[in-house]
Amino acid sequence: MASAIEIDRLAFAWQGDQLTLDIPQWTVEAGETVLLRGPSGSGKSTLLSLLAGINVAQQGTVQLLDQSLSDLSGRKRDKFRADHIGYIFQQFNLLPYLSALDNVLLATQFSPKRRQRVAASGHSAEHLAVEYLQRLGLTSTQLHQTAVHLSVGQQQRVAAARALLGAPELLIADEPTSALDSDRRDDFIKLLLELSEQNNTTVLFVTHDASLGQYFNRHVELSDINRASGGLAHA
Ligand SMILES: Nc1ncnc2c1ncn2[C@@H]1O[C@H](COP(=O)(O)OP(=O)(O)OP(=O)(O)O)[C@@H](O)[C@H]1O
Repeated sequence: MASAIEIDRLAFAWQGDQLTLDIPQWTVEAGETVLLRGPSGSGKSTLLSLLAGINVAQQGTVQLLDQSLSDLSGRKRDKFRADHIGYIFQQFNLLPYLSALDNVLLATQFSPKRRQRVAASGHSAEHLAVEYLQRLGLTSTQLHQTAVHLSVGQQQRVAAARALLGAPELLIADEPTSALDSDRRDDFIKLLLELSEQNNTTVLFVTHDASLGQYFNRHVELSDINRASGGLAHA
């Protein structure tokens, strides 16, 4: 099977010549679940922004599912992201005045590929969105509540359901559990991994909490793959 992520001689600086990332080589195989850990400021979100094609490295290549992101125009990278990557942002990025359900359905509105995969499942997007939200613990009433009226934990579940709808090949989660207590956090991660496995989705989960490593196939320290020395001392 193709690699989900393949990084080769990547260098990235936000400004000047102070590198935030200098990664000679890194691969995530399709189907793996990987926890990527590093202290605050070490460059985790920066790396995710390169993987998602939001920013582009000054040097080297980032290949996702055999596609080199720097070969695509900005618009094509946006389309590639919508089709192939489910992204749970630190702040969830929900539209505040849409309901939980409508926020989840946005995932298919911007991606014909995701609509096709939903259609191939034999269910409607709405049916799957409701199923995911309910499995993640939202009540029927909460499905129709606007995002602005949901708790942080509920918003996180909506963001997870949105990222997974339409079975993207890769799920990227940027520290989505920092607002939760440890029991709820562990339950959430187990569910996220269960839903990802059902969809054959590769998972890259970023955190500064090493205790979550037990749930993943592989635990990677950013400092082991990144030669740039940004960030604070290890937390
Ligand atoms: N948009 C930006 N413009 C300029 N510098 C930035 C930008 N985003 C991040 N940086 C810098 O890049 C470095 C890495 O930041 P990044 O957010 O990637 O770290 P992180 O490991 O995700 O941290 P945290 O765990 O706190 O989210 C920091 O020094 C930060 O100041």
